[in-house]
Amino acid sequence: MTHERENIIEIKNLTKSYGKKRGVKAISLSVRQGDIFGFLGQNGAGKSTTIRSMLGLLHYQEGEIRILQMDAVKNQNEILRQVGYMPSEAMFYPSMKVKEVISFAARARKTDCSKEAARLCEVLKVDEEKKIEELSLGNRKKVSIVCAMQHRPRLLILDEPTSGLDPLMQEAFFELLLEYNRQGTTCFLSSHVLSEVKNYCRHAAIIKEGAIIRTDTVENLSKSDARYVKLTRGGQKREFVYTGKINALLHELANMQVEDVLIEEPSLDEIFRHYYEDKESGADMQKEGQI
Ligand SMILES: Nc1ncnc2c1ncn2[C@@H]1O[C@H](COP(=O)(O)OP(=O)(O)OP(=O)(O)O)[C@@H](O)[C@H]1O
Repeated sequence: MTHERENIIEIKNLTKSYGKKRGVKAISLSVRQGDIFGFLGQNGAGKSTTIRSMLGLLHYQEGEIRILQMDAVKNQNEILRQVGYMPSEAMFYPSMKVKEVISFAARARKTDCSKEAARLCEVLKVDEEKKIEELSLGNRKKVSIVCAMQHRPRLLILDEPTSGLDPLMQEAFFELLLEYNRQGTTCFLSSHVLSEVKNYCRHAAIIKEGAIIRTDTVENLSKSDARYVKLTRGGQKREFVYTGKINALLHELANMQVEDVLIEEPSLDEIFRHYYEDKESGADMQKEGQI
């Protein structure tokens, strides 16, 4: 008998607007136990709105959200106790010491996490004796990571965890994330940085203007029928992504005076840009008969 891995996150038809302003509309997604799931979107796409709804921190108009098999609204306290959550902006009382903030967060979980907290502070080079107001934005983010991870949660929900961290700290953060994941923690992280989703996530959803436009494995998202074409014609070099039938492309090229041509698979960056491209302004996207 095969055991289907359970859904640790289940969102059905989430709609949240801020008065007349769009937040998110009819968002549905699910995340399986043990996954590292990337939630990818540009600024203002609706990532934080979705995440804050998942944790019952926002009142949403429509939809149903289940986290760890619990209802996000009815069981908010229990969910917040079990989940490791890192908000996009690390807000703490400025006059508190780092160690006070960390132990305050641990007490809210009713767990002694002092050993793990000390290890995390060492790995992330967090000075526990400093006051929050003395810390840079990046160092405040690191405190926020310790608060989210110290109780070794079953589920980590991280809103743009790496923004503001230097590259070495980003690497240290992802090493910790992978380590927890190997021990069974499911990870959900939002990002507008494609490379980190590509490098560390197994599944991803792309959100644009409040709606999910694709959800798939990162491997499948990277596959595309589109081709990246580099062309030299009349001494002029051109590069574009071609989205038509490959036979039609070859036919068009055969009828041209072409000095050189290279046709290859586009990178995930180019595919991502393609999803975000305004169709009318897609100057470097070419279809059949347009070369
Ligand atoms: N409190 C609010 N009042 C009014 N509109 C809001 C509020 N919070 C978010 N919005 C709007 O909802 C939309 C989604 O915002 P959200 O913060 O969820 O995006 P995001 O993907 O997290 O962006 P970023 O990467 O910039 O953090 C945006 O158009 C934003 O202006």
